Amino acid sequence: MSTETKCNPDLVRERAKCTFDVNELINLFYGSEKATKERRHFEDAVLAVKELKDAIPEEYLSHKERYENGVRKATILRDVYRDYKAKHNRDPPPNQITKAVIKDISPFLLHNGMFVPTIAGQGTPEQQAEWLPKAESMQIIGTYAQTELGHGSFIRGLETIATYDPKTEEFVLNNPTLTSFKWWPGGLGSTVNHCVVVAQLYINGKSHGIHPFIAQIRDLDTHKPLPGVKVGEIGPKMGFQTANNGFLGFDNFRIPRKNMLMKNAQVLKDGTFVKGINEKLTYGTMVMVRVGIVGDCSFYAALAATIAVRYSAVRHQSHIKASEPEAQILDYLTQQHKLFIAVASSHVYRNAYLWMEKMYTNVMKELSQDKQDNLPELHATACCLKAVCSRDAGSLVEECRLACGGHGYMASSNLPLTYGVTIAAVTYEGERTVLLLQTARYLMKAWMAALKGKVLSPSVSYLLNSLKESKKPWQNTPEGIVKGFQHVSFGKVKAAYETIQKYMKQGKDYEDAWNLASVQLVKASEAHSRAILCEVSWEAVCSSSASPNLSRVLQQLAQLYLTYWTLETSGDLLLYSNITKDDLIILRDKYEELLVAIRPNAVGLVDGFDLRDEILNSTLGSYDGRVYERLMEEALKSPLNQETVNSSFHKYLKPMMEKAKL
Ligand SMILES: CCCCC/C=C\C/C=C\C/C=C\C/C=C\C/C=C\C=C\C(=O)SCCNC(=O)CCNC(=O)[C@H](O)C(C)(C)COP(=O)(O)OP(=O)(O)OC[C@H]1O[C@@H](n2cnc3c(N)ncnc32)[C@H](O)[C@@H]1OP(=O)(O)O
Ligand SMILES: Cc1cc2nc3c(=O)[nH]c(=O)nc-3n(C[C@H](O)[C@H](O)[C@H](O)COP(=O)(O)OP(=O)(O)OC[C@H]3O[C@@H](n4cnc5c(N)ncnc54)[C@H](O)[C@@H]3O)c2cc1C
Repeated sequence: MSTETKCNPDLVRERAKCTFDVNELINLFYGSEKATKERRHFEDAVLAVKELKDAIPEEYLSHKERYENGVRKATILRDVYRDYKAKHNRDPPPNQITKAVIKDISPFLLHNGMFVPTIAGQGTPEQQAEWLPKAESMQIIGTYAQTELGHGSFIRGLETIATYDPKTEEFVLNNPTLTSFKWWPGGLGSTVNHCVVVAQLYINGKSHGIHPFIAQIRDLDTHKPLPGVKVGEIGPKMGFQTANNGFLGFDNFRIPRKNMLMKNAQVLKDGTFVKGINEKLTYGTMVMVRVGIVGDCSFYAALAATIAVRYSAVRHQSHIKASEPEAQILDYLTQQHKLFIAVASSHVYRNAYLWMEKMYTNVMKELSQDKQDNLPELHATACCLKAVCSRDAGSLVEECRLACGGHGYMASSNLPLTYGVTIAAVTYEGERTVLLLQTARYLMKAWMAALKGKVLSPSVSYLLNSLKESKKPWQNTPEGIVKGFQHVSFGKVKAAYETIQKYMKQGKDYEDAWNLASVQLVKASEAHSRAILCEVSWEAVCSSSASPNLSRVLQQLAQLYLTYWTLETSGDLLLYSNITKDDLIILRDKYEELLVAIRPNAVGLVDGFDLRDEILNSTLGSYDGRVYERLMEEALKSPLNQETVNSSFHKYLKPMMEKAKL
């Protein structure tokens, strides 16, 4: 109540207009009332720690200071996590409070996000028993060192070498060329003392492919690189400034045999290599993180949308009607077109993430019983959804930033940093095109199976249906639109397949034909992703337990997503489905109606993401809408405003002006 009274009056009015219960939305989005309570409780505990508050905005710190401050806060945050676990006997609930603390990316991201999961997923029970307790309690700090200067996408081409020496029962790690140096791993620069190193295994001169090894690279007391280790930081980037990405090279660096993570493949004492049941299981951590990235995309879209929608409710500029006061910019339909798709997409990604999480958990369970049948589907789906959601989320964040006009360009809006972080996911954990081509391999196989009338996995079974059924008349309903996207994917998969066949008939071998068809293959994967996103999100909304008031708004959002993409890809739909020009005109009108229908609930919808001011970290997006006051308060923190006259006046400006008089 007290917050409401201090609020910008536009936001108060917006909240009064909302037609659904915001708390119900929050609980639905995060799973339950209990989940909301626990998450908020944990966030409160973190924010109560005074030492986690920054004295001045991070942007004013040097690269080095920023990193050091990041490490300082990451260690305090780590204590809060540990204390919570000790008190409650469980991990803290899923939350985004790291964003409020570190602002950019934690130097421990790779420790928690990939080092620990790789030991858990790739280690034998003995290896897990040895490394996990130390890693989970932070007695050791690690990263995932796979990418090299010369190779990131094509990991079979990695050049780091692990040669087995049966005499000493050790592996000898070497980076024989500049291009073989590890390059990018987060935390490697100055933070970690261990890493999972992905290297080519050689035994008796024979290559056995790439495998993960644990290497201690720094002394635990002095933190100095161990002899034979060359390690450092790679320098400033577009974002990820506090992630502490680094480089690493080994020179005859020895690690014991037991340091090869051997859940999948083993090297016995005498140097016998025992192949795993599927060498691609070595790539398991990447699959898990790709699933997680879809969830991250939901968060970043929600964050940007919250900032831009609240700002647009507070900001007034120009007139819709000359006789009326200056309009809230949120009342311009063009603004709604820019912003509501970000709100809708956040829900779509969230539902897609929950759906993928289930698929992931099922496949992991099956793998533990040596069943691999559904691994290709998981890999293909995680690849394309990660690729499409990350690119779309990046574009949505940028659109939100642009929608805030000049103030969106201020660092204090937090939109530039958010864009840098979001867009990085297009590249890390598998570059977008490369991942879409992985999905395309799967789609081509599915297509060939469909042609033979075989049963297909659930996510591609629509290919078979589309092949069997003759195209039905277009229906301007959500279900009809979902079908339409499936027809587009069907059409593109078929066209890409036929293009490969065409080139092969012209005498090209399969690989060249593949390359010549690869633009189409990528588009087929994108269309497949869109079909999944539309189907999964529409089904989630239809089966949700929301009250009628909330359900109506969630259906509007899901329909907005479907209609937006129908209009964006109308050319494809005209080519591959039975949609007509008249249907498109009806949908264009429907889209505009949806924007108008969502408008009164816009602020309620972003309040429903429940991102507190500390997480938003934005002058434009805070709950109370004190936009102009905050912009001025933040500007006054500039070091240049801490003095009336800067020394550069006496050093440079005055002499220049005086010279000019002569
Ligand atoms: C419940 C789960 C969710 C929980 C979430 C929890 C945590 C995560 C949360 C949030 C995430 C956020 C942050 C996490 C932390 C870190 C992110 C920040 C930093 C980033 C780190 C990195 O970037 S690490 C490095 C990542 N690198 C890559 O991704 C490299 C990309 N390249 C590849 O993956 C491969 O080289 C390749 C797939 C492109 C090609 O591989 P290759 O061996 O050459 O394959 P082939 O072409 O010979 O064969 C392909 C066949 O192999 C099958 N296949 C390939 N990969 C897999 C796989 N992973 N699983 C199963 N099968 C695979 C493929 O299908 C082909 O099969 P066919 O031959 O039958 O067609
Ligand atoms: C912020 C950030 C954090 C990272 N953190 C880590 C980390 O912690 N650990 C780690 O090991 N790595 C990390 N990486 C590295 C990351 O995983 C790789 O950069 C990524 O996998 C892409 O590989 P690449 O850089 O080799 O791109 P490249 O493969 O060189 O891509 C360049 C271009 O070539 C194209 N291309 C490449 N291969 C093909 C192909 N087969 N067909 C068609 N086109 C192709 C791509 O589409 C792209 O357009 C990080 C990267 C970033 C940006």
